[in-house]
Amino acid sequence: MDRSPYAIGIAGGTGAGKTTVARELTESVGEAVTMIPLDNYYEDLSHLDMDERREVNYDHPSAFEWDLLAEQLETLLAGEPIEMPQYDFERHLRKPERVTVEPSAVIVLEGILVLYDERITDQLDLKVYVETDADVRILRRIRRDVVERGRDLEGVIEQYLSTVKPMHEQFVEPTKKRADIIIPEGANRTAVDLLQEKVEGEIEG
Ligand SMILES: Nc1ncnc2c1ncn2[C@@H]1O[C@H](COP(=O)(O)OP(=O)(O)O)[C@@H](O)[C@H]1O
Ligand SMILES: Nc1ccn([C@@H]2O[C@H](COP(=O)(O)O)[C@@H](O)[C@H]2O)c(=O)n1
Repeated sequence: MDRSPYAIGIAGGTGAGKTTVARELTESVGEAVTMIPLDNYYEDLSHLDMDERREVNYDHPSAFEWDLLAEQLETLLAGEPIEMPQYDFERHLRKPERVTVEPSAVIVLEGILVLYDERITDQLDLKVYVETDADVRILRRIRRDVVERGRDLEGVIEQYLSTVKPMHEQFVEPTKKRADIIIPEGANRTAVDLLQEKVEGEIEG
């Protein structure tokens, strides 16, 4: 690789549409873009049993292994491959296997607190915050968590009120001021088109 990859961070509340924006970007530009979900860097909690893991606050910054993420992002930006951890939402567990991620022209890091830690933000070339109203986000989250993450309605509501909402207000939303671009309502066609143009420009050099 001739030059360092271009690193984009996409932050925002749960259900805001971060993954959707990141996926639309990566699908349009193909193999030149690598997606890194922050969720894969949840701390390894295999020493806790399932009941204990259910009680963890997954929206507090301390839930993530920032050292590993900062180190692996630096490695990718230096043009070296990484062994990225994988996450199992149904069991609240880091999976035993890792996947090899090769460096590419553009790296997209996506997750609720991607603009929280300076060791990460210092490495990002473009910082994006996806802003979507809380009522829309919780409705999207209920559907997604029940269909894709093995949760029930009562559990999603309880978790939202006890940790997700207060942590969003305390830690996630304040990171918006660090963003270069704020995208309203997630997969906003015009905003995604503009991001695609930017990414294609970076790939072509
Ligand atoms: N602009 C949108 N309009 C309608 N539904 C959307 C939009 N963006 C995302 N969704 C849906 O909302 C849910 C959560 O989106 P996702 O991108 O996973 O959010 P996040 O990664 O921010 O938690 C998904 O089921 C997705 O299909
Ligand atoms: N075991 C876990 C780990 C995380 N969560 C929730 O995931 C949300 C972040 O993912 P998004 O795709 O929604 O950005 C976060 O709000 C955590 O509450 C979980 O429920 N269980």
